[in-house]
Amino acid sequence: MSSSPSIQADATSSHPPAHKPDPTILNTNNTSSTTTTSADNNDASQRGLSSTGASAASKLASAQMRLRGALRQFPDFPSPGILFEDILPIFANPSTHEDLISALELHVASAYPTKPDVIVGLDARGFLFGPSLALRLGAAFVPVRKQGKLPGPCETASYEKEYGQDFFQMQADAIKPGQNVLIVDDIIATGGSASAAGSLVKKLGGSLVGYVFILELDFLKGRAKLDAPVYTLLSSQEAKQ
Ligand SMILES: O=P(O)(O)OC[C@H]1O[C@H](OP(=O)(O)OP(=O)(O)O)[C@H](O)[C@@H]1O
Ligand SMILES: Nc1ncnc2[nH]cnc12
Repeated sequence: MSSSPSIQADATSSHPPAHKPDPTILNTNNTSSTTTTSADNNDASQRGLSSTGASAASKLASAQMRLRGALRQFPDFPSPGILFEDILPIFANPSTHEDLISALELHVASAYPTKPDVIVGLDARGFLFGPSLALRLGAAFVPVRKQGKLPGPCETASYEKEYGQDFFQMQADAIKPGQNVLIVDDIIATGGSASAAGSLVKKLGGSLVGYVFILELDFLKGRAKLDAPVYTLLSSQEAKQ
C-alpha cells in the first residue's frame, strides 16, 4: 500500500492547513486529553508538569506547543509524496525531552489506575523514549524489533506502513501471560506498524491496555486499525512553512 503513488499523493494533499487547531491543546475533554485524577499526585508533579487541575492542563498545553515547535518536516523523504516528520530535535534539547517524558508519564498516571507492567517500544524511534518512560513508571521495557535482529525463538508479524512493507518480531518469552502492556511509538500514520505490534503482544499472552504516540497523522486514519485505547500527544500533522 505504501508504495502506491495514489496513497502517497493523498498523504501529501490531505495535510491539514497550518492554521488548523490542535484539538489536543484546545479541547481537554476529548479522548486525547489528560484528565486529572488522584493518580496525578505522583512523580510527574515533581518533574516539570504540575498535577492539579487547570494548572496541569495549561502546563500540558504549553509542553505540547514546545514539542510541536521542535518537530521538523522534510518533504519527499524517504520517498516522493511523503512529508516526513523529524522528531529528533525533541531529544537534542533536554527541556523538550523532559516535556515529552513528563507529559507521557502524566497521561499514563491519569488514564491507567493500574500502571502497565510492560512498556513495549517499536523499532527504532519507539526506543528513544520507551525506556525512559518505563523507568519513570516502574515498568519493564520490551522492544519490538525489525526482523532478524533478535536472538532465540521469536514471533513474527508482517505489516504495511506509510512508505513500505516490513516484518516485526518479539522474543517469545518477552511478556508473561496476563501482563498489562502499553505500546509506545513516535508516530502513527497508517497504523500498520502499531497494529502488527499489538498482534504480537496478544500472541505472547499479554493484555494490551493501549497505545501512546507523540504524533498522529490523523488524515491516514491509522487508529481505526487498533483495538485498544489510543492517546496521541499531538493529534494532527500540520504543514510548516
Ligand atoms: O503507522 P505506520 O504507517 O505503520 O507508520 C508509522 C511507523 O513508521 C515509522 O517507523 P519506520 O518503519 O520508518 O522505522 P524507524 O523508526 O526505524 O525509522 C514510525 O517510527 C512508525 O513506527
Ligand atoms: N510522515 C512520516 N514521518 C515520519 N515518520 C513516519 N512514519 C510513517 N509516516 C511517517
